Amino acid sequence: MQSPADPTDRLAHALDLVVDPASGRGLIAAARAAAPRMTGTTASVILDVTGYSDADRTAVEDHIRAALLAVPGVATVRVAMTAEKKTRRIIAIGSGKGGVGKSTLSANVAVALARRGVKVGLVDADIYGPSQPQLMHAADQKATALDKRLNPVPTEYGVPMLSMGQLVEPGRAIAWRGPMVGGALGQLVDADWGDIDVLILDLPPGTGDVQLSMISKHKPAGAVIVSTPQDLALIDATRAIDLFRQASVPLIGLVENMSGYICPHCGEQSDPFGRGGAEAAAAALALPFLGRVPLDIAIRTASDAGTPPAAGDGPEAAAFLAIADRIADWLTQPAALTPTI
Ligand SMILES: Nc1ncnc2c1ncn2[C@@H]1O[C@H](COP(=O)(O)OP(=O)(O)OP(=O)(O)O)[C@@H](O)[C@H]1O
Repeated sequence: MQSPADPTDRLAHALDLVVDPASGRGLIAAARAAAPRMTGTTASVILDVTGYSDADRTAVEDHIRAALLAVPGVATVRVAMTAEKKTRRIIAIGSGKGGVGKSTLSANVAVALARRGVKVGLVDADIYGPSQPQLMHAADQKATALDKRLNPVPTEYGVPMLSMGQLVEPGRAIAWRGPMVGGALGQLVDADWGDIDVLILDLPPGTGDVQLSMISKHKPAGAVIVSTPQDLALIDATRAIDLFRQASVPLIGLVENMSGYICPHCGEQSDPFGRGGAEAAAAALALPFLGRVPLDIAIRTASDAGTPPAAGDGPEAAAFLAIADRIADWLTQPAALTPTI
């Protein structure tokens, strides 16, 4: 095709030969490039980089420079970038104590939200005992960085993730002090998450200073508390609820994990940790009850194998999918619309 005579049209023509990685169309056709202008021998253009990853942004800018420098009469190129502020929301998943299934719930809620079409990422903030790489079958993948910004690791479940487990050698003890932990978490949260809308943050267990400073600094849009049904665990869960209330983080609700044991041999249900305790506690604390997950050996074995039950169609998936539905509904409510990162 012949190049247009008008210098502005020539620039537009050259820009439309550069492909927008988001839509696969030319930059002008995709409405990414606007106001191409020639001032003397300088070509300038405004580029909308909303939703681009850092790598895409750099690549497109390089292509624009090359394309415009090839236009006769152009000696220098100026690219002004604009982007809509991304309203990415963090949902923190916490528990008053360890071992109640917080990491299992975080992984499965993230996978279930992705199945619903939510653009979701997962951050393993359990700096001292990261388990998400194993749960998400990404233990052998290391995180990379571009310009000192981390790139999330893709997973086969459509949920990009970052965990300290992907930054340090497996099995190496992480003996960090508080400020270093805060810095590390900041790098995970402020990574190049591209067009991700929701970040699920798997918090470390407990309600100490580390958790409080994480929550204050990263301002989750909402929090989910996990507890097992017995009284002692519920007392700890109440502490976690207080922690979020102190930090003015809206509580999405309470999940009861390990409620009702289904015997793999006879199918009979029993309640080793009791049942219904978390639902009653949620009612007493005026919190929504988001659902219960049974104590099921299939959940443990699938989790250990790096195949989150929520990714499958077995009966174990149903509980997680139902809880994710409640969280997705919450995300559409006005209380969920602030704050953002
Ligand atoms: N509903 C369940 N049924 C069977 N096993 C479960 C269930 N939930 C969690 N588990 C198992 O319990 C163990 C602890 O779960 P998980 O690591 O998710 O807890 P956590 O609260 O994140 O613990 P930590 O304090 O170590 O971070 C894991 O082996 C997990 O597979």
